[in-house]
Amino acid sequence: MTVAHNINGIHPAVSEQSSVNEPQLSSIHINNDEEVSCVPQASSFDQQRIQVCLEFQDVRFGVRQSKGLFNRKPEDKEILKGISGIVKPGQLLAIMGASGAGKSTLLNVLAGRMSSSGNYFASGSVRLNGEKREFSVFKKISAYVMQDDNMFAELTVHEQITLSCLLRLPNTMAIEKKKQRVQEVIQEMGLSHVANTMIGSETKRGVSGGERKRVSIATELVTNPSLLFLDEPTSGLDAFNAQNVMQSLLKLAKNGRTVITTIHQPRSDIFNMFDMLMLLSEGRVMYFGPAKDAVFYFEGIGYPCPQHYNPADFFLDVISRDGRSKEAEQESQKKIEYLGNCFEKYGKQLIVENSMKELEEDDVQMYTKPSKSNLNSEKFANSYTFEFLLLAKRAFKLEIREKASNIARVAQTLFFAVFLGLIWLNKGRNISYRDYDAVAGILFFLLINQSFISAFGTVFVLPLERTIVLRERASGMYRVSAYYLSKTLIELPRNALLCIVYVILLYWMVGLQATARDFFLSYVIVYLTVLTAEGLASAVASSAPNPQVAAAITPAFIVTSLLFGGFFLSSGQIPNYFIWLKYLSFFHYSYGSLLQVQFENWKFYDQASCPVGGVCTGSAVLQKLGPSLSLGGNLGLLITLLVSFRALTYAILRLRGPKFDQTL
Ligand SMILES: Nc1ncnc2c1ncn2[C@@H]1O[C@H](COP(=O)(O)OP(=O)(O)OP(=O)(O)O)[C@@H](O)[C@H]1O
Repeated sequence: MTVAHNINGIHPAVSEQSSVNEPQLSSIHINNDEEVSCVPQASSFDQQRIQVCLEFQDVRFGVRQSKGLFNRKPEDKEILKGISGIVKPGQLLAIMGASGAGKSTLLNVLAGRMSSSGNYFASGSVRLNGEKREFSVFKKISAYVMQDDNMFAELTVHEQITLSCLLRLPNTMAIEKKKQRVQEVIQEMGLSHVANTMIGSETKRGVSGGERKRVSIATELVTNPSLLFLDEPTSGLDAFNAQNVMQSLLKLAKNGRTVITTIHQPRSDIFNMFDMLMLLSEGRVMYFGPAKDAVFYFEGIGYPCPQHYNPADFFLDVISRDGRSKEAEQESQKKIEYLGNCFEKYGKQLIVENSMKELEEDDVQMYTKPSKSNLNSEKFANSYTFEFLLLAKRAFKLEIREKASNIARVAQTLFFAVFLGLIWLNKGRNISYRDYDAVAGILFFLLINQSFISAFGTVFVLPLERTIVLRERASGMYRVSAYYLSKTLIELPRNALLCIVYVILLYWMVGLQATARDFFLSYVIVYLTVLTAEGLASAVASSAPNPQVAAAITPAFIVTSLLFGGFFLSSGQIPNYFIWLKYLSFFHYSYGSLLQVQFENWKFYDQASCPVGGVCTGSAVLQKLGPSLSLGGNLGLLITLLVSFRALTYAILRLRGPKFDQTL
C-alpha cells in the first residue's frame, strides 16, 4: 500500500488580518510510502487478534460549566473543535500539544471514556473498521493505560500481570495457556529481569519508573488488545526510561496493533518513532499526518524548523499560546488561528480525506470486522467464585505484606492495652459502689480505643485502593462484590487477632468479670464494635475523593456515634430532635451490651452498706445507666448496623464505579 501526496503551488489566503508572515505553501511533499504491516507476528496469541482501523470524523466535545454559586445558567466550553483522523493497525499515533490543548480529552473521547455524568456535549463519529463501534465489542478489543500507574506496591511484577491475565482471559482458556500468556507479555514488555521484584511505590523501593510504566502497559496487554490508548506514558520518566517505554510501544504497534498515545514533549529520538502525528492547540488540529512529513508541512506554510532542532520542540513552540504578555498572547493566538485554518483548508483535505478514501477502497477488507460473534460475549471473563478466590488470595498477600502498617497496628494495640491496663490496674477488683461510673468509663474506653485505630487505618487505605480497583473494573476484570466480599473476609482475622490481644491484656489487668462467658461476650462485643467502626469509616472513605477528605470527614461520623453512645449523654439528656442519632450510634448498642455483660452479676465490696435508694448492685447500675434493650437486642442491632455500613460501602463502590459513554 503506497500513498504519495504531492501538494504544489498552494497559496492559502488565510491570514489577511494576521501579523504573522504570509505563508507560501509552495512545496509540501507528504510522503506516506511506508508499508503498514497488518500481519500479526510474535506469539500464537497474536494470531487471534482482530486488526483495527480507527477513524474519527469531526469530533467535537465540550463541557457545561456553571458560572458560579449564584449564576446557575451553565456555560458551554468547547474543548475539541472538530477533530478528524485515522489510525491503522501497525501504526503509532502520537497526539502532541501544549498543556490544555485537549490531548487527554481527545484520547478519552476516542477510547469512549467520557464520564457519563451528562455534563458535556459531544458530536462527530468514531468508527472501527468503517463501522460504528459497539460498546461491548470495543471494550474487549481495546485497552487504556492511564497516566497514573496505580498498582499495589506489595505485589511483584509477575503477580500483578498474572492476576490481570487470570481474571481477564476467559474461563474457557486453560490455566496453563493463561500462564504462558503471562510469560509472553513479560517478555514482550522486557520485564523478565524484574518479574519477581515488588512493584513498589513512592515510599517503597520497587521497580524503576520506566519498568513501572511497562508493568502498567503489560497489565492491559494480557488480553492482546487490538487497540491501545495511552495517556502520557512517558510523563515523569527520565530520558532513558521514556525511550524504553516508547520503544516497547513501537514494538507493540509493529506487531499489528493500533496504538494511540498522548505525549507532552518527546526527545527527538522518541519523535522519530512516531508513525503518525497529531498536533493539537486549543482543541484544533494544527497538523495530522505522517510524523516524518510534519517538518515539510510546516516549512510549506511558512514555519521552517531550524537545522539540528528537535522537531517536537519546534512544533510545540509554534503551536503554543504565549501568555508572557498581552501582545505575545494576541500574536500567538493569531498564529494558532492561522495554523488551524491552514490545516482545515489544505492539510485536512489532503491527508485525512485521502487516507479515509484509501481505507474505504481497500484496507477495510483486510481487517476482520470486530463483532460480538468474534469475541466472548460475557460481561465478565470468569465465574464469580474464580474471581472471589483470586481476589481473596491477593487480599491475603497484601494483608501479610503490608509490614509497616501491620507492625504499627500491633504496636498500638499492645501499647494501649498495657498503657490503659496500668492506668486502671485492678480498678475492677474490690471496687466501691461509689465508683461504678469509673467502671462504666473504662468499658466505654475499651470500645472506642480499638475502634478508632481500626477506622483510621481504613480511612487512609481505602481511597487509594479504590483508584486501583476503579482501573481494574474499568477493564472489566471483576465484579465489585467479589472484590469487596473477599477483602472484607480476609480482613476479619486480623481484627479478630488484634482484638483478642487487646481484650485479654486489658481485661485481666483491670480485673473485669472473670468468667469465661463474660470474657467471651466482652471480646465479641469489642470485635463487633471494631468491625462496625471500620464499616462506617469504609462507607465514608469510599465516597471521599481522596484520603485527605476521608480523614477530614470520618471523625465527624465517629465522634457523633461516640457522643450519642450512652456514656456522655444519657437518654434523658438528649434533645428530642436529636434522639434519632442515638439509634444510629453503634456505640449505643455496643456500650449497652458491654454494660449488661459486666454489670449483670457485678458485686461491689461495700454493697452491704448501701444507703436507701443508692446504686449499689450490678442490676441497680444497669437500671441507672439504662440500656433499654436486652443483650440480644443490643447485639442484634449492632450487627444490623455493621452489615448496613458494609452494604452501604458496597453500594457506594458500585455507584462510583467506572461509567463510560460511547455514544460517538
Ligand atoms: N471536565 C472539565 N471541565 C472543565 N474544563 C475541562 C474539563 N476537562 C478538560 N477541561 C479543559 O479542557 C482543556 C483541555 O484539557 P486536557 O486535559 O484534554 O488537556 P491536555 O492537552 O491533556 O493537557 P495536559 O497536557 O496538561 O494534560 C483544558 O483547558 C482543561 O482545563
